[in-house]
Amino acid sequence: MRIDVVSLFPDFMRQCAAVGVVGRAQQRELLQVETWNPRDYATDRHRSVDSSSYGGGPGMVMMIEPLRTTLAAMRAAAAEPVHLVYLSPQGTRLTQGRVEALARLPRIALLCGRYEGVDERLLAHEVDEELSIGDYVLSGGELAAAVVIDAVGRLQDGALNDAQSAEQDSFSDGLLDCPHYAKPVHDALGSVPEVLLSGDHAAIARWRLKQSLGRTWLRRPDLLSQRGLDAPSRALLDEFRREHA
Ligand SMILES: O=C(N[C@H]1CCCN(c2cc(-c3ccncc3)n[nH]2)C1)c1cc2ccccc2[nH]1
Repeated sequence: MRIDVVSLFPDFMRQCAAVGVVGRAQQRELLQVETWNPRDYATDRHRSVDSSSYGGGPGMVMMIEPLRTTLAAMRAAAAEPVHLVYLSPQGTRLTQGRVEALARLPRIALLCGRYEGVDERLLAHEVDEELSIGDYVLSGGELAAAVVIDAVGRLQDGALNDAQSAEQDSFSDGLLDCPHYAKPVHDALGSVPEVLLSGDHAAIARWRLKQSLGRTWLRRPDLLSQRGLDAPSRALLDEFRREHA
C-alpha cells in the first residue's frame, strides 16, 4: 500500500511513519509513505502557500494553486488511482471499520491543512473524503494524518508479527480490549489473575472475552448496542455483571 502525505511539515510526517510497526512495515516494503510539500510548488519568490481570508476574520487560508500543482504531481507519481482524504474537524468520525476499508485500498493520500484551512474550491474539486479523529481543533491536520497512517499501516499483511494481535485489538471485534499483565506475578499493587497463570487456553480466552465484554458494558455501552451480542456472550456479560454488582 502507498500513502502520500501532502503537508507543510514533511519531516514530521516522515518521522511519524519511520518508527515502530509502521516503520517496520516500510522496511518490509509492505507500506510506502511519500511526502509532498506545497511550499515546493509555490511559484512566487516568497514561496507563498496562504493568503488572508476573503471576508476578513482571523487567520490565513491555504491557496488553491500550490495545492493544485502539488496534488497533480502526487497523482502522477504512481499509476494507482488515489483516494484523497482531507483531515479536518468537519470530517466524518474515523472508526476502525473505516480504517479497515482504507487499509484495503492500493493507494490513499492525506491532505493536511494548516492555518484556518484550505480554499473550499480546492476541497470541493479534489477531495474524496473528509475525516475527523475527534471533536477538537488541532494546529493542523498532520497529527490526524499520523493517526490514519498508524491505524492503516499496522493492518497491512505482515506488518504485525503476531497477526492475532490485530484481531484481538480493541475495536477489531467491536469490543474494548481486556486487561494485560506483565512480570512480576505478585506486586504491592496486586497479583496477576490466577486464570492467566493456569495454562488453560480455553479458560484464558473465556476470561479475556468476559473482561472485554464487561469493560465495554461499563465504559462504552454505545459500542455494545451497535455490535449486538450472541447468547454465549450475553451469558458471559451477565456473569461479569453479577460478579461486579
Ligand atoms: O480549524 C482551524 N484550522 C484547522 C484547519 C484544517 C487543518 N487543521 C486542523 C485539522 C484538525 C483535525 C483533523 C482531524 N480530526 C480532528 C481535528 N484540527 N485542526 C487546522 C482553524 C484555525 C483557526 C484560526 C483562527 C480562527 C479559527 C480557526 N480555525
